[in-house]
Amino acid sequence: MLELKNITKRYADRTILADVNLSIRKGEIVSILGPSGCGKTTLLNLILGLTDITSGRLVYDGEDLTDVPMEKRGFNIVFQDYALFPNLNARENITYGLRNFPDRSSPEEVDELIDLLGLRRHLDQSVDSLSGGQKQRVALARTLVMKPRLLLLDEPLSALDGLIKESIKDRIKTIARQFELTTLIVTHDPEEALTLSDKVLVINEGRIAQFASPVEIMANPADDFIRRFILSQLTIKRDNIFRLFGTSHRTTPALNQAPALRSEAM
Ligand SMILES: Nc1ncnc2c1ncn2[C@@H]1O[C@H](COP(=O)(O)OP(=O)(O)OP(=O)(O)O)[C@@H](O)[C@H]1O
Repeated sequence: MLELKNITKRYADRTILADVNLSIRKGEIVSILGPSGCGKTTLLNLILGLTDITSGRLVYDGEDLTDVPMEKRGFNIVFQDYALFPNLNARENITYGLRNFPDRSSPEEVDELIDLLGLRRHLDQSVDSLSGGQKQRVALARTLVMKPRLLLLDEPLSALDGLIKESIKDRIKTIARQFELTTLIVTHDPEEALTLSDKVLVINEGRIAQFASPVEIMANPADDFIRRFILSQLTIKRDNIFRLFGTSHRTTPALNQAPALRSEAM
């Protein structure tokens, strides 16, 4: 369980995140969603240990990590731009971290990940010659061979489109389930957040606007901001999201309000 307790982040006299309280269970996929500048990346960086917390505590499985340096937290991040080593091929990129920690994953486990992410055909290719989706999968594999206890993804799908996006989404879900890996994903795309995650954390101006399951958010949006920011932006049919989670809109009456909200926001 990852717990954020009264976390506040300030830069000079500007409050970026205010009194954030949150508990995330092991194996949960959580999307962090919100408009540009609301504090999503800052939150990810605080958890990772890249940025200091101004006040509050960060606790993982009962252990206080607030002052524990990044490399000792056992968390790992895949950045938006993949940050692969251009002079190494796909295989070398994937196994790079194992040079210093060879016991972290066995050759069989590395093989399993390569197959899970569909990378076997591309192992000897230079990363420059890979497509965006393939690079993203290499970046994921490189992170996962190190067996992080928490996986952080910053806009992992933003550079991808259509089928490739769907395929990476499926793989992220499969991996999170198979390895019971707690996964936090920053996105500004409501559709992505609602279809990918167990829970969605919506941030507005540095505060939690709502933290709930996709179905709950769609059925009972916490406030007008959620209605305008999320529901009005959705391009997919709401029924598809309910079907995805095996819920009927008949049990979620607030949905009937959504068409009006959509036209209101236009
Ligand atoms: N090192 C810093 N010093 C001062 N202000 C910062 C610093 N890093 C971020 N900020 C400010 O904190 C706010 C939140 O930034 P953050 O990058 O977390 O937003 P975001 O929600 O991830 O935005 P986006 O979706 O555009 O990436 C912004 O107003 C930003 O200018």
